Parts: sequence; C-alpha cells; structure tokens
Amino acid sequence: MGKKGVLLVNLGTPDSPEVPDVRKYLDEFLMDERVIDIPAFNRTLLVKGIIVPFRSPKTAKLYKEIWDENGSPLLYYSKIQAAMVQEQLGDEYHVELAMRYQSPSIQSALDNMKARLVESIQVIPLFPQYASASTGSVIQKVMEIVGKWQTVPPISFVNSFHDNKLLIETFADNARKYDPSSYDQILFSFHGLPERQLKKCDHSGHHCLKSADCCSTLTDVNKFCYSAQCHHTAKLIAAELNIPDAQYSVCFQSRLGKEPWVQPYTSEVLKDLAAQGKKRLLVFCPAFVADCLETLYEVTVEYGEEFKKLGGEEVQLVSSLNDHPKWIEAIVGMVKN
Ligand SMILES: C=CC1=C(C)c2cc3[nH]c(cc4nc(cc5[nH]c(cc1n2)c(C)c5CCC(=O)O)C(CCC(=O)O)=C4C)c(C)c3C=C
Ligand SMILES: [Fe+2]
Ligand SMILES: [Fe+2]
Repeated sequence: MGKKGVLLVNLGTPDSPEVPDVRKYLDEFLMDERVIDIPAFNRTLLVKGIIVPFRSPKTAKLYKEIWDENGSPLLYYSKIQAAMVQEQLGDEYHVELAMRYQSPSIQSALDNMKARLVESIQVIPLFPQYASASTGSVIQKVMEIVGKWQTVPPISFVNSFHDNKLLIETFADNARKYDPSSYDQILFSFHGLPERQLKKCDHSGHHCLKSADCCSTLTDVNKFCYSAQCHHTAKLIAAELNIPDAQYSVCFQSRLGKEPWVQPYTSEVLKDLAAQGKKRLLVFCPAFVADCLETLYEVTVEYGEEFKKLGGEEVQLVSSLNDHPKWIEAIVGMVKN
C-alpha cells in the first residue's frame, strides 16, 4: 500500500532578507492574480513598475529585524510543524511542507509525493480563515499542477479551520501566561484584505458589505466570508478566556495601497483606544499559525511604537501557534477526520 500524502502549505517568505531575494519574493507574491486582483497588464505595471522596486528595500530592512540564526521565523516554525505532524502521524503518511511563494515550492513538494507513489493527497493550506488571496490561491496552484498529471490521485482540501477547537484552545493557552484580565483591552488583529475581494467572495452577491456589521457575524449565508470567519475566531477565543464583549476589539492590519480594506484598521483602533485612556493592550493575531513579519515586526515593533506615541504604555503580542503540541494535535485531527 502507498502512503497517504499530506501537504501543508503556508504563505512563504524570502530566501534571505537581502533586497534581491525580497524582490523575488514580492514579485512572485504580488503578481498572483488572486492577491493583486486587477487585469494582468495593470498588475504587471503596478507590481513590477512601482510596488516591487519601491517596497523591496524597505521590506528587506524589516525582514532583517526578525531574521535570526534560524532564518525566517515563518519558515522555521512551518518546518517544525511539518516534522511534528509527520512524527505523530507515523509511517502510514508522508508529510510534505510547501510555501505558496518561494521555497520549498508546491511544485517540488508535489513532485516528491508523486515520486513516492502516494495513494492520496490531502492539502491543508495553513490559513485558519478562508481568503481567495491565501487559501484560494494555494488550492488553485495545487490544482494547476496535479491537474496536468496523467493519474490524478484522490485529492482533498481543507478550506478553513477558523473554529477549530484545539486552535482556539492553543491561542487561549498562549494568552494565559499574560493574565488577559490585567490588560485594558484585548485586540484580535487579523491580516487585512481589500474590501473588493470580500465582495467578490460573496457568491450570493447580496451579503458582504451590504449593511453595517453584516460581515461581523458568521451565518449560513456568509460562512465563507473572511471577515465573518475572523470575527468568529475572535469570539471563540474570547469565550474560552471569559473575556466580556466590551473588553475586546476585532481589527485588521497590513493594508497595502490606497483602496479600502476590511475595517476597522488596527492603527485606527489604537488611536481610539489611546484617546479613551487605555494604556496596556494584549494582541492576538489569529490569522497566522506561526509568528512572522506581521506579528513580530508590525504588531510588536510598529504598533508598539505607534501606541506609545499616542500615550499608551504597552502592546503585548500573544505568541502564535508555532510548535505548541495542541496545535500539532489540531493538524493531525484535520488529517484524520
Ligand atoms: C492570513 C493570510 C494572509 C492573507 C489573506 C494575505 C493577504 C495579502 N497580503 C498582501 C501583502 C503582503 N503580505 C505580506 C506578508 C505576509 N502576509 C501573510 C499572510 C497573508 N496575506 C503573512 C504570513 C506574511 C508574512 C510572511 C513572512 O515572511 O513572515 C507582505 C510582505 C511584507 C511587506 O512587504 O509588507 C505583503 C506585501 C496582500 C496584498 C494581500 C491580499 C490582497
Ligand atoms: Fe499578506
Ligand atoms: Fe461578509
């Protein structure tokens, strides 16, 4: 009997924090039609002509701040996660790790699976909440490659796991050491998305962003809405820690460009909280399963400094799922169920 293939895919990171590698990474990432979802000609002009040349040197500096002896934290933790999952699943399974952009590539991971004659492939994009730009892009890339094989094996995809019980418990476990009740406000800061992409994902055509708060409650109609799934994850973590509704805020970080992204923006929420006299904030980033540039730099350094300038005292990040055994159990559970 062949082994059952499991492909874990995270977003990707540059091969090094040097400008040429960051340029290569941003180019591949932002030329993805699901990320910068505008006509190909305009995307090429915008990405290759403006964003990549201007952004790469700045982004490289940021990557240098988080790069350590283990390299990029995102890749480092992803490798550990894959190794721990392989260890727990045992010989019956063959686990591969891939990154949607740069290395290890999805192509090489699937080539390895093909060479090992796996009898099936289960793909788990490592994004708790579904977005076309993340999960959708991974699914499309895998289908493009496997779709060309002469023998297409049984293949399945995890679409989202925003309400996974063990994921919720892991974030809560990680927060307990900070005593959440001692903070003035808890923030759930998710990666942002252009509002346009939220609307495009609404196949009903009449739900997302049609009324105030329509994307902040998860229902049968909007069950694939990124914003609604983010709000739901936050609600479940807050319930696990007995955080009252008024004590927490959901917000969205990492905006790129001038068009509207999903709101409220984390930077605006920081301003409001500072104006209310809040001094100490505890911040979860539950769109990420591993610490990365967006948690270690954007939240800890950038938002930390911004909040202090506004009169605040502390922004404390809750570590991501990283190598927490319960999170590994969560992945194993997704594979087995
Ligand atoms: C949660 C999943 C992610 C979604 C959805 C997502 C959408 C998205 N991102 C950009 C632009 C950038 N993102 C960048 C970094 C980055 N993004 C994610 C995850 C999602 N992005 C992660 C995990 C990371 C960090 C990777 C790491 O190496 O640590 C960057 C690069 C950094 C920078 O230059 O600011 C960009 C650019 C867009 C445009 C988008 C949706 C349209
Ligand atoms: Fe991103
Ligand atoms: Fe929505």
